[in-house]
Amino acid sequence: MGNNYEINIVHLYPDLLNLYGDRGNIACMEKRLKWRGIDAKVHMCTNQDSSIDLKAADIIFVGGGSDREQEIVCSLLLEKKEELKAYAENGGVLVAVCGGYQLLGKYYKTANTKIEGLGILDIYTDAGDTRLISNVVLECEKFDQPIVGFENHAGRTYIGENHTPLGKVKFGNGNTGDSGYEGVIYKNVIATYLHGPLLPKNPQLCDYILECALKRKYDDFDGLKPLDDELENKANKYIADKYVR
Ligand SMILES: NC(=O)CC[C@H](N)C(=O)O
Repeated sequence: MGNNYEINIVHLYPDLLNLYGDRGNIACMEKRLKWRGIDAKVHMCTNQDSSIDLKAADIIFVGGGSDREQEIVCSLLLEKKEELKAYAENGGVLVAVCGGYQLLGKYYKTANTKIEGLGILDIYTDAGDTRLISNVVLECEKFDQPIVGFENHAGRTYIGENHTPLGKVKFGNGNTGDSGYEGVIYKNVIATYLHGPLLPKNPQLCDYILECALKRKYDDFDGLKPLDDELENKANKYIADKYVR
């Protein structure tokens, strides 16, 4: 199954935004590539790094966190605002969970302050007076399996008309608690409130993200081969052993 495909995954600020084991999303993407003979290189960009090298990025991931950590990360990412916007506009694959999701918009208003966003998505997040905490089940027409995870956020995220929600809420709260929708897909940006970690729980969504990156990077890429059942079960056990404590 060997091939010379290689995917570079940039994990932004896992030292600050890694709520509820969101780093498990990186392990899942890495493994699901390697199990198909595709090399995955993970570059972690932490608060100690003086600069972020996005040029080689095929997938960028940013996880969730508390308001305080979000403020720190946003001030760091605003230095790269134009480059990140150009990356997303040019079809770069960007996966953002919860706090990371909120930072992609115009602003994130917390109970105490207003954090300027990266302006990558036509969304904004207002502070809620309660936290939206629930298991979540979404219906997404891209997949025949529901998308599942859990949410814990005070922010209420409002999305612009030219953005497609990730899914219709069948159980849980979603973007605002009453819109009936959750998350956003815009070009190859997939943003959601769902922790879990998200991708090990939703292998079809993970493979969709990997295919977006591979198709964008390699003209001759003709799709990911499905994993056999044994490997799919092994994938679930690997994540459970490594990340579910
Ligand atoms: N789970 C998170 O990442 C939380 C995001 C943000 N701090 C909020 O409360 O809405």
